[in-house]
Amino acid sequence: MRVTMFGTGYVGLVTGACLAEIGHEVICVDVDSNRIERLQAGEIPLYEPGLAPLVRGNAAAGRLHFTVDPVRALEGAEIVSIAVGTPPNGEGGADLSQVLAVAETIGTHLSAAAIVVNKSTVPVGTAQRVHDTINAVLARRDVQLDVDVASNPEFLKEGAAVKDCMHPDRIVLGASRRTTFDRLRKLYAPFVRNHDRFVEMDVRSAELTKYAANALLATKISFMNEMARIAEHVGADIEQVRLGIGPDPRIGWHFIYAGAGYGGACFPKDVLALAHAARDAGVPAPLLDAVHAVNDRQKRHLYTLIQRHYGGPPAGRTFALWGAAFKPNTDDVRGAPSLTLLQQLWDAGATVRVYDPKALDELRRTLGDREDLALCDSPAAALDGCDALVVVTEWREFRSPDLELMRERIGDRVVFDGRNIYDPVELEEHGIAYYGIGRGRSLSF
Ligand SMILES: NC(=O)C1=CN([C@@H]2O[C@H](COP(=O)(O)OP(=O)(O)OC[C@H]3O[C@@H](n4cnc5c(N)ncnc54)[C@H](O)[C@@H]3O)[C@@H](O)[C@H]2O)C=CC1
Ligand SMILES: O=C(O)[C@H]1O[C@H](OP(=O)(O)OP(=O)(O)OC[C@H]2O[C@@H](n3ccc(=O)[nH]c3=O)[C@H](O)[C@@H]2O)[C@H](O)[C@@H](O)[C@@H]1O
Repeated sequence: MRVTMFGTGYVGLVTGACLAEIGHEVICVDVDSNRIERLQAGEIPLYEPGLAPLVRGNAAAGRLHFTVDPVRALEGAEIVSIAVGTPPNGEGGADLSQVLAVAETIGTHLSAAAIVVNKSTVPVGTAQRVHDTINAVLARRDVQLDVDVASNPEFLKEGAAVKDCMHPDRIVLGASRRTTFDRLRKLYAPFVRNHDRFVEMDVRSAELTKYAANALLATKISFMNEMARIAEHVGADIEQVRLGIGPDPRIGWHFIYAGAGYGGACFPKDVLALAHAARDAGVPAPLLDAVHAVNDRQKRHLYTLIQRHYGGPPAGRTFALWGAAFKPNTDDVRGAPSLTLLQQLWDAGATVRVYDPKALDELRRTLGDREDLALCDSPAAALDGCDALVVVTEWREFRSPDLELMRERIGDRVVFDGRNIYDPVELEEHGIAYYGIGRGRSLSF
């Protein structure tokens, strides 16, 4: 099929490349001309495992194209996908300006019937607004085209986006016409050859499904972070609690890791947007508000532990930070707990030396060059001249550290483990003080 993909971010670029890989002809369009030029030159503007060979291979095979020209992008389009940003609008709601701008563009340049599929995370009713916008522009052009607008929320995770797209655990389709369901099933069929993973529903339910999924996952994390707080204060270890509850299939092993708080471009904004939409509809959402508030506090918790250890603000000290990305296997620092901690350390008058395998460029782009920030090219280099180590992201390469080296290099011999990847006893046996999240057994409060 001939697919037009609006947006070449994590969702648009990955989905576009995966659709090309299964044989569709895909043209990706973005308003960011620099990004498109880089893609045309075979440069991948974001880090995602497996993405670079997929993009380059399909571009070379002539199935994947990039353009800033919407006229070219929409020529002959059978499926038009929308995968542009829906950032917070300042009041907690979703800013739909990018989505509605795409709808205007589609209405302006579409020349034949097509199915428009929204993949961006949007409040209930947005597909209808997209439809209304396209129809209004078509009417202004005095053109009549059969355009159906469907919802197809995306559930991929950064760091595993290609795998998630190629092997989805479900594909949610929200539409009102049988023909639209059938076309979309055909589009995605090669991803789900062995199992029928399609879930068909009405458009509004599909839109809400996306928020429900993210909000439930965020709720699990905030719940565990709250348990971790309790564990810290009653002398229990959240890691042992996790092992004790995970085997119950009603609870499950996923998303029960306490840590430095959830970050990223999605959970924080989506929990807020859903709560905002609920309030707009006259429905109080105290649980969602609490999930957000717990996370907000959790992002500041590492600093609380640091202050507790030093008996006050750590002015004049130097911290090594291992990890800046909001999670491993991505270069994305949007909403990352590392950003909150960096600001707190700087406000206290501390200096920071950061190492991250993939996210240093994004960190520099986000924060600019500063005297109190050193970007280091290895975990050991970050430890040079530091007083304490803080682990913020659980990259694999941090998991088996040389404890002797740690003891020698970390001036105050203290580690703050924001992802609970170390064994407190082992560190303490090496003469290193250990603070984790919810690890009350290794702390006395
Ligand atoms: N990042 C993720 O892992 C996931 C994101 N989502 C949702 O998907 C949507 C997109 O997210 P990301 O890919 O992370 O966004 P992103 O911010 O990485 O990329 C969005 C892209 O859209 C482009 N764009 C903006 N306006 C445009 C226009 N009028 N025409 C063409 N391109 C335009 C931007 O220049 C940018 O390159 C959001 O609603 C997000 O909540 C859903 C599932 C996973
Ligand atoms: O809508 C989206 O954008 C996506 O949001 C999340 O994906 P993502 O944000 O890429 O990453 P996650 O693996 O969900 O992690 C989010 C945050 O939660 C934190 N987390 C995750 C799991 C856990 O047990 N504990 C925990 O603190 C991670 O460190 C990270 O900061 C969802 O997992 C995807 O299904 C969804 O499509």
